[in-house]
Amino acid sequence: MRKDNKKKQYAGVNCFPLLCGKRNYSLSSSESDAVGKNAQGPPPPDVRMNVVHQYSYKELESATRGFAYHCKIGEGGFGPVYKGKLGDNRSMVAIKVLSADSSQGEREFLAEVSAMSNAVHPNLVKLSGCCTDGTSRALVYEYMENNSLSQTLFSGKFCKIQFSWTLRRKISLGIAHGLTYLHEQMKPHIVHRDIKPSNILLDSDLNPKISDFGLARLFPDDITHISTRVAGTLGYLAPEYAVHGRLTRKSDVYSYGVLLLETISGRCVSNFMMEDEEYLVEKAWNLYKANELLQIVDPALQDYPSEEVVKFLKLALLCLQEAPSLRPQMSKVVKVMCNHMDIRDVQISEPGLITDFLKMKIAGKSTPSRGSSYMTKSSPSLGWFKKSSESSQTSCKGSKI
Ligand SMILES: Nc1ncnc2c1ncn2[C@@H]1O[C@H](COP(=O)(O)OP(=O)(O)OP(=O)(O)O)[C@@H](O)[C@H]1O
Repeated sequence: MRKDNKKKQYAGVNCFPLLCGKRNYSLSSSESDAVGKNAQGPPPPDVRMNVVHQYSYKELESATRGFAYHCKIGEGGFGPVYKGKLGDNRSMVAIKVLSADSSQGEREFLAEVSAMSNAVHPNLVKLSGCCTDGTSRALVYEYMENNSLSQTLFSGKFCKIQFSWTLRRKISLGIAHGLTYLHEQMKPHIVHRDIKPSNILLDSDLNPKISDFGLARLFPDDITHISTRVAGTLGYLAPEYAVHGRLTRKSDVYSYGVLLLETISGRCVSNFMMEDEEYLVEKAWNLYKANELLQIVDPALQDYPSEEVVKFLKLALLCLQEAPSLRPQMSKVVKVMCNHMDIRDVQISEPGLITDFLKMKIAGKSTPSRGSSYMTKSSPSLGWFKKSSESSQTSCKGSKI
């Protein structure tokens, strides 16, 4: 962690004040993001002062025994993540340190702090504070004992968690609740932009919590879409967003559809790049047409209510439909899961697929060995992006663009 002795002075000494609303609006639609045609009117009026607890560099240093290697629990695009004990009650926290060579920067740091400081929900990981000491930047989160969904669900026999149908149902429903809160209950609404298994953390009771708000965008009520630089993780991006940069809440719904398929099948969407396998979304669609949807269910799942599992799989396909307007809102997903809405007679149209992504399957077969990388040309808005083959098969992190 970088250390600069010149400590910035913030109002409130130990707190980090953030102007939400207006300030957030400018974050979500800054110079690089052209607000969509349907965007009208001024920034949202609710300008609120948010206060996030600020930790000093020294506090974080002592909590992690000097950022010791044995305290490191992970590494993401933001930088390394450490486990530590903080505060008077020495509660366990996860400290995400912004590294100097991070692919994310000050903008993502602020996006994460401002999005998270406002959001309080049982299915969102809680931000305990941050550090803006000199040039050091860090985010402090409540610690999640059971790691991420990617590091548990996809780790096969190495995983001590028994992913029964009841647990998979609880996880799917919990994430749907968290997204409903972000999309429909928060003002301005939040589009997460990076819903995937490594961003779903599990607490001690295996409750799912959405994390990693570095790419989050805020949507005032009168804005239907934002045209923005494409960022996210390959395999989870809705086609209209990946190809045209057109971002709406339905982009998250698409990513959720992929995640739901993964949760039920126990397979990572990017597996097909390494193995001789059909693309998960395509496979689900083909099985649906053949009336054989249950064939996609994780073989490790022996005992399950087939009618409910088919309903969840159909729901995933509804979320994956090519036309964003046909994808359900997240509150509808919750209603269907809780039997408050019936989808038995609902027509499901073909899923949206990024054709260039599928072509990569062919390129991927002859190209990468572990640790190497290759470049592929996708849509104009995606441009040239680096596809690293380092995306581990056990953790299924995918490739961030
Ligand atoms: N609050 C937390 N509690 C426990 N472990 C965490 C917590 N936050 C992150 N981690 C661990 O750190 C790892 C890295 O997390 P991070 O969110 O920085 O990146 P990522 O989502 O894995 O990857 P990327 O940044 O490329 O999307 C996670 O996979 C998880 O194992």
